[in-house]
Order: sequence, then C-alpha cells, then structure tokens
Amino acid sequence: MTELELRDLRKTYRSRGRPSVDAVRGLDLALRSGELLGLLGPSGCGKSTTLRMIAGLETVTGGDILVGGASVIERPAQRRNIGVAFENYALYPPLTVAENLAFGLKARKRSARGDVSRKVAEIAERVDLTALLDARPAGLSSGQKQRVSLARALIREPDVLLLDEPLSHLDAAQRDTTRRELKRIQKDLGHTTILVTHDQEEALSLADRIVVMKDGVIQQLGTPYEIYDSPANLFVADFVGEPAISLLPGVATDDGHARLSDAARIALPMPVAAGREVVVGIRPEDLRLTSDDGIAARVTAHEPLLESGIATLALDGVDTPLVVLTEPEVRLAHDEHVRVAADVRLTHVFDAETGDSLR
Ligand SMILES: Nc1ncnc2c1ncn2[C@@H]1O[C@H](COP(=O)(O)OP(=O)(O)OP(=O)(O)O)[C@@H](O)[C@H]1O
Repeated sequence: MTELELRDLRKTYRSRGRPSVDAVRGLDLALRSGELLGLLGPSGCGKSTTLRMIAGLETVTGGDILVGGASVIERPAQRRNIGVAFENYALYPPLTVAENLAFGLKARKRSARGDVSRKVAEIAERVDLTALLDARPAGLSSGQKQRVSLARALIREPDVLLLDEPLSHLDAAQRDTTRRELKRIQKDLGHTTILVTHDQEEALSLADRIVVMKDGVIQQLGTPYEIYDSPANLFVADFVGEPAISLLPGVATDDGHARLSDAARIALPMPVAAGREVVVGIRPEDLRLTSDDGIAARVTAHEPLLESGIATLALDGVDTPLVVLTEPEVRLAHDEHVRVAADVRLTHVFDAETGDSLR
C-alpha cells in the first residue's frame, strides 16, 4: 500500500511588491508503507516548504497530498495525523520531558490520564528517555532534546512521520549514535517517514530512497547506491559525494577517449560521437596513482589523513583540478610529478550542454 503520495505538488510564494517565488514546482512522489525517504538538496531548494505543506502548516498552490489513498489538503494540520519533529525542537521550557510528551497527546484528543501516562512511559522506553522524564529541556543535551522532539511526534501514533534536519544541532559523536538510534526506532515502529536534510551523509546512511531536489524540482529519485553510483546529471554528481567528484570538460574523440587538453586524454566508458562536448566525472576513490600508465599530473596539495589522504592534482592544460584519494602511507610533495589512472568502468560522462548523464 502506498502510504504517502504527492501529486504535482506546487507552491508559489506571492508577496506584494516582490517577485513571486516558485518554491516547489510539480513534485510527484509515492512513498511505500514504512519507507524512509530522504529529501536532500541545498538551502532554498524547497525542502522545508514541501514538509510544511505535507504537515498542513503551509497552503498548497497546486496538486494533491494523499495519505493512505485519501487526499488531506483540505484538512487542517491537527486533523492530518502527521507527526513532525522540528530541527529547533520546539519544546516547552517550563514543562518536564514527561509533560512535553503528554502535551503532544492531549493537544490532539482528550485522553484518560492513565492512558496518557502509560503512553508517555512506553514511548520514553522506546527512545531511551525513561531516566529523563522529570528533567526540563534546559537541562538536556542537544541529542536528548532531539529524542524528546522525536518522541513527541511519535506519541500520537502518526500515519506519517516528518523529520526536519534531525541531526543538524548535534556534534559528530552524538550524530553517529543518534543516527543509529533513529534508524532503529523508525524500522521498529515502521512509520512512513520523510527526512529533510541538506547533509548528504545523513541521507545516504538513513534513507531507503533519496530524492535530490534543486530549485523546487526533483533531480533524481533512487536508492543511496543509485544516487551515488549513477548520478542522473551534473548537479546530483556534484552535490553527493565527499570529497566531491572531479568534473572535467572535454571533447569526445573517434578512438573512444575524451580529450581534456592537448596533453591529457582519458578513456570513455561508452561510445560517444566524436566531437561531442562532454564532462567527465571521476570520484576521488576511483582514481589511483600509478608508476607507469595513466596521465601525467602535478601535485598541488596533499592532505595525508588517518584513513586515506586527499591529493589535488593539476593536469597539463586542464583548468579543473583532479582530486584523488591516496593510501594512508603515501606522502606527496608540492609540485611533485605523478601519474594517475582512472577506473574506466566507474567514470561518469555527462552531456556538457544539458548536464544529463550519457550512460
Ligand atoms: N514565507 C515565504 N515567503 C516567500 N518566500 C519563501 C517563504 N518561505 C520560503 N521561501 C522561498 O522559497 C524557496 C524555498 O525555500 P525552503 O525554505 O522551502 O527551502 P529549503 O530547501 O528548506 O532551504 P533551507 O535548507 O535553507 O531551509 C526559497 O527561495 C525561499 O527563499
């Protein structure tokens, strides 16, 4: 069963004296029951607007939102049964954790007092908050506040769960643990979930599928592997991956190469008509330094890190730098001459004009 569906969903902001903004331009999406979908994109691409329209906190300019097959756009937020955990927690400071959780429940329907405390205890157990039920928000860490915010969204047993940048205020260590907990809780309880984030690592590690958005338009929908291994266009290739993919402009030759400059050529993974302007994309981990074959390059920077190093190379006559992951023991000097080879099967090729993948 499809639990949540967006059909040609649109939002235009109009304010007097200012040009209108098409924040969301015809979104079509169907989430399977229990699926966690990551909505990923840069600031201003329309993620929050989409989330707010689903939650009923923003009016819809066009299109439809269906939960369990029924349209909800005519329903006010409190009648949609959609749980939202906001980035800024939105907890009530004078109330204890238990009271904050109970508030979420009472706001929606009159529940018997015993029922409320049972539900609070149950959900606190689920998200590991039992020991903190009497604490107030001011005394909690960011990770704990995040869990209260999540618990408050979950306590209403929503049909759909919306998570807005759930890990953005956490430090690196908390982020790792909270991410794992979030995944466990979401899979345990089986909520159909949309997670909004601009952090690709968050999306890649948590989501069953990812939607990459730009300027209110879906660029690609796929599993984390599909998005990473087969980016649909230059934007997705560039946005997903850290360190970023190197994108090198070139011209296809009649012997199956892309000419990047007079001195630098690279084998193309598939036939492209000679003379066609392309952009060759190579991820840092798909390149290796070699002693004999490959292209001649000069080292412009090398950061030797614990697990692997990051080298930035200049190719003769090519303006775009090439970023390569190096083995942990490798040390490279500035201006050192090296040779570098790409794994042809993992090289991406895009149409220089449209930006679309040619695979
Ligand atoms: N209330 C509003 N009035 C006018 N324009 C708005 C309003 N809210 C958002 N916008 C505009 O709509 C576009 C999408 O904004 P939105 O907040 O949905 O993006 P976002 O991807 O969530 O960004 P961020 O990650 O920074 O929150 C932006 O151009 C933004 O300036």
